[in-house]
Amino acid sequence: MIEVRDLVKRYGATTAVDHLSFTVQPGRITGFLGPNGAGKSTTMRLILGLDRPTSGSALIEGKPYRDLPDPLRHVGALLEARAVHGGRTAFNHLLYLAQTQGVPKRRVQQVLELVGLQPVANKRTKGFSLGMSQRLGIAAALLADPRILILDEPVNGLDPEGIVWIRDLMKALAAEGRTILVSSHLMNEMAVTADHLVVVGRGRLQADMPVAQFIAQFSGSAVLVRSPQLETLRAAVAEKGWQCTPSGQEGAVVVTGTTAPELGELAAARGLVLHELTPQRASLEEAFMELTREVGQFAHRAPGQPEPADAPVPGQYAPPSGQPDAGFTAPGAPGAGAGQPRGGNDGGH
Ligand SMILES: Nc1ncnc2c1ncn2[C@@H]1O[C@H](COP(=O)(O)OP(=O)(O)OP(=O)(O)O)[C@@H](O)[C@H]1O
Repeated sequence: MIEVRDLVKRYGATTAVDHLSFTVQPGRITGFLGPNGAGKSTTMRLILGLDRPTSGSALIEGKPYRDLPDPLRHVGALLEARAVHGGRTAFNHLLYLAQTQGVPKRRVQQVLELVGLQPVANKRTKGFSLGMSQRLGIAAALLADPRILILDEPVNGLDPEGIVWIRDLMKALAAEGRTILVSSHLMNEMAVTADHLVVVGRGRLQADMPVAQFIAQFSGSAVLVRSPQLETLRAAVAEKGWQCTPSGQEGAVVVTGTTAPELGELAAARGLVLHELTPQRASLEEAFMELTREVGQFAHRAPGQPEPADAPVPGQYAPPSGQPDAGFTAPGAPGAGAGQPRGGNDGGH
């Protein structure tokens, strides 16, 4: 278990983490969500003892990271996938890590197989795409078979197949009872990956709840409905006080303020024929943006401090820095060819 208690981190006038408290339970995937600059990476670094908190604490199995005996056997982390020695081969990079952690050499082969990098095991990592580097970073995180995994934007740079692969891998690891904290700025991706969500904005906690509850609370209030009796349906919807907005499709409107079951029941009660009734999941991403927009995109500055000149518009996402490695398919990778993402895949945008 990871426990973050009243955690604060200030960098000069910038408050990156602002009295943040949450716990990460074993046996499930906890998605750590927030727009760029929300404080996710800083929180992860604080949990991993790579930075000192201004105040508050971050505990792993009840202890600060630095007090854990043999910490790498407890916690595996992927922070900066590119932070590897480019002159080393993938195998040698992992072997070096294994030797420093007292991990047997055969485990290097095992994790290379697990992440599907065996065919390029003897290639220098400087030629690796971002997606291959992510796989190598995940292999390194898994090397000492830790019970806790902390992954910062692991889908960054992965192609759709790679995204499905990492999703399946995380689910399998959580099913083994491991504790998994995975950050993302993509709501739709987390909605299909995580069991539980911790949402931050400007370093502050915005939501801490099961994904199903988040979806029920923040989406589903819009429904696309298609009917050959659209005008009669519109009138019935107006009577209920729900709103009709154009759908951009002929014969269909988007109704807000209700759910698909309620709207279906209304149509049935009035004897109206429906050809389609679809909850609008896109509103989940919008709800997330709205939730985080309220507090702005940036860590807050002291009064009078200007925003950085190159800052993106608050409430909008800056795209992740990595490019999808469309060309790389890991032969034999677990989950390879497992089909299409189960909806909500943003492909890294
Ligand atoms: N070492 C540092 N020195 C100064 N400011 C920092 C430092 N690290 C982070 N920050 C600031 O703290 C805030 C939170 O950054 P952080 O990287 O933790 O956010 P994030 O949610 O991980 O964003 P992203 O998705 O872009 O990685 C940002 O305003 C960032 O500029």
